[in-house]
Amino acid sequence: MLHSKIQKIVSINECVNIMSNLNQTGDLNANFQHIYESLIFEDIKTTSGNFSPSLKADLQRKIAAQLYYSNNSGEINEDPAVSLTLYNSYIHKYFQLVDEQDLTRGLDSYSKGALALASSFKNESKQWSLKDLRNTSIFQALEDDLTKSKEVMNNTQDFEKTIEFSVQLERNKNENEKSTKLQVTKLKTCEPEFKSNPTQKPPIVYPQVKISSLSEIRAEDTAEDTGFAAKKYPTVNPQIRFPVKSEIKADDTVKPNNPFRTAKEQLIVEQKKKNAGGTNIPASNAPSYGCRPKSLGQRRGLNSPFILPIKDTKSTEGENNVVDKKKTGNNEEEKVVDERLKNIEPKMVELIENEIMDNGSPVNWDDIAGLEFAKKTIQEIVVWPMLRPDIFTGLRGPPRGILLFGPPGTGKTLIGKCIASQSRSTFFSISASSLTSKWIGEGEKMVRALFAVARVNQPSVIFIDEIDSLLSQRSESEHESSRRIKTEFLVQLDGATTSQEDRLLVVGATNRPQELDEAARRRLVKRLYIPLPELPARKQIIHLLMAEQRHVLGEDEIVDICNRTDGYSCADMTHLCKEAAFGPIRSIALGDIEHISPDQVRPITNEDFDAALCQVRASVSSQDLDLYEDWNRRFGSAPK
Ligand SMILES: Nc1ncnc2c1ncn2[C@@H]1O[C@H](COP(=O)(O)OP(=O)(O)OP(=O)(O)O)[C@@H](O)[C@H]1O
Ligand SMILES: [Mg+2]
Repeated sequence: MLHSKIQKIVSINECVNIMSNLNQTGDLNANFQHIYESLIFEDIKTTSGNFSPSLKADLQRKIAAQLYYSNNSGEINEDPAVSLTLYNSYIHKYFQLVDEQDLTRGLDSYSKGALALASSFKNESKQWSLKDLRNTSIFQALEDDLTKSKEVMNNTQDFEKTIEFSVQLERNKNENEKSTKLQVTKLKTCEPEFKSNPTQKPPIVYPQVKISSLSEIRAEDTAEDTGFAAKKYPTVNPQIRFPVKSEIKADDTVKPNNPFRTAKEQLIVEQKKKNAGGTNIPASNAPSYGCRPKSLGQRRGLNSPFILPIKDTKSTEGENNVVDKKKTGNNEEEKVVDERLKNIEPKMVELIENEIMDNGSPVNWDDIAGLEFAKKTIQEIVVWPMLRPDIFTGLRGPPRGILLFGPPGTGKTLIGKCIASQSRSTFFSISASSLTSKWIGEGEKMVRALFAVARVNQPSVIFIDEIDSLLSQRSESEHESSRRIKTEFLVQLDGATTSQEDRLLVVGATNRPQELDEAARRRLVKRLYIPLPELPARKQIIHLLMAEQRHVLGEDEIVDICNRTDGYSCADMTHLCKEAAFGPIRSIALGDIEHISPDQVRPITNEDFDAALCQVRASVSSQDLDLYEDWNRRFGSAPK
């Protein structure tokens, strides 16, 4: 009667049937009585449909865990086969919920929640072991549960309550049918009460979790291997060892018309579906990571020899080169990899090679007005050593780093362009953003790649404009990735990884020298002040720019303009000349501009400069200038 009643109320499944039968025959001991209680209780909840799939899965898992625990700790005194059936039934239900694809009914084994336990190992191809899982927070939480549960069980008072509770049930069992029926009804309301003491609450029983039963343990793992089960449960009977998840074969669990699939099976099905749809690219046809685009060859630097699109392996096959031969079908593909680039990602090498400056109009030293000292020093450091490396050795060895600093618009970048076209070296023009933004979080690898590629293509000049943004002072608050970039840069700059023979020069330019990290400052040995242009330099700029234009400016007028432009930077001077050059255009009537020939445009006059001077002002303030001069006095390489 009890059996049929329970079935009617909660549509109970096979395992609860077995449990109720055991209960009737008095074969359940005290703790198992409690499990039985919770089984019915949980079953009511799970079948009622009011609970989320994750909660249901959690409950199933807890029940299975409790069964496993009770069985292993010798608390069940009935036939082990019965426990095994129960355990299997619950673990099956649990996996069913986890693997269910319909998200309204199950968790879907690919969902975040289901994979939470393994999430920290998702990138590891090796089989997960219990040892790995122990470190996860979920595992620790479960272990805490187990400890609490043990504490409750060891607490005599609580334990007695549990027994009292069980006794109560025993008595019910021997009483008439009505009493038993009443008890089941009360369980349904989730508030079991006790006839003897209605105010007494049932003891708190935490889920008793035996972790090893639910974790992914390799089939060959024994209790001794994991050291867990054997230590805590010395009474484990090897005859009734429950199968762990990895041991449950698909054939054992999948019955015909049963929608249940294990995660592995599900994955295979998904894979097959994808293949059938033709959406996936076969691995052999997939574009390989870091493969390079075809090139028609290039020229690095103005005077450097043309580089063939396919490397001549006979001439380049030196001791540094490793020839990597790959057979692809009938074509034999030869790939030459420099040993120094072996550990660098090909994609990064490609990106860096794209930064090699080999275009733009060439700049001559004569195009740079003034700055005689800086120009001479750079020629000494950059150009001559590149031309005669045999003379510039030892003490005469060129410095590895130079810094060009000064107010904005004074020609620092222009000097960089001039070095690019005048020195016969591979010129890398790198901005801080190209080192950081393209490979977020991989900046230091980019720095390493940069120096490696530069070393391979030496003699090389690495020009870093606005170097302050890359090597600003390190602070506590800065981001970890930018700190790593800086450190890597400093290491590379220091030459710790470069040999004395390497012909590698780093040229940094900044208009904020005071923001540079002191370690970077030390490594940029030559610090050249690029000041505002003096009168002769300003004159030179006007001459340079006016040379291409028709003008009627006399020498006195040019000097007069120069006198009136004290404090102007070279960029301001260029701007001024451009503004003045627009004077003749502005004087043309609006309707004539379409038809007028270039010869009919009047020449630039002094009045145009007068008008332009009203428009263009000096962009550098005297306070800023004081800062540069002060920094130059303290750290600059210019003669005092
Ligand atoms: N010494 C110079 N001789 C001739 N023209 C110059 C000189 N310096 C600068 N100019 C002109 O000013 C423009 C800007 O100069 P440049 O970009 O080199 O300045 P910068 O010092 O790098 O400034 P910033 O610190 O703002 O980057 C150049 O394109 C050029 O036309
Ligand atoms: Mg610049």
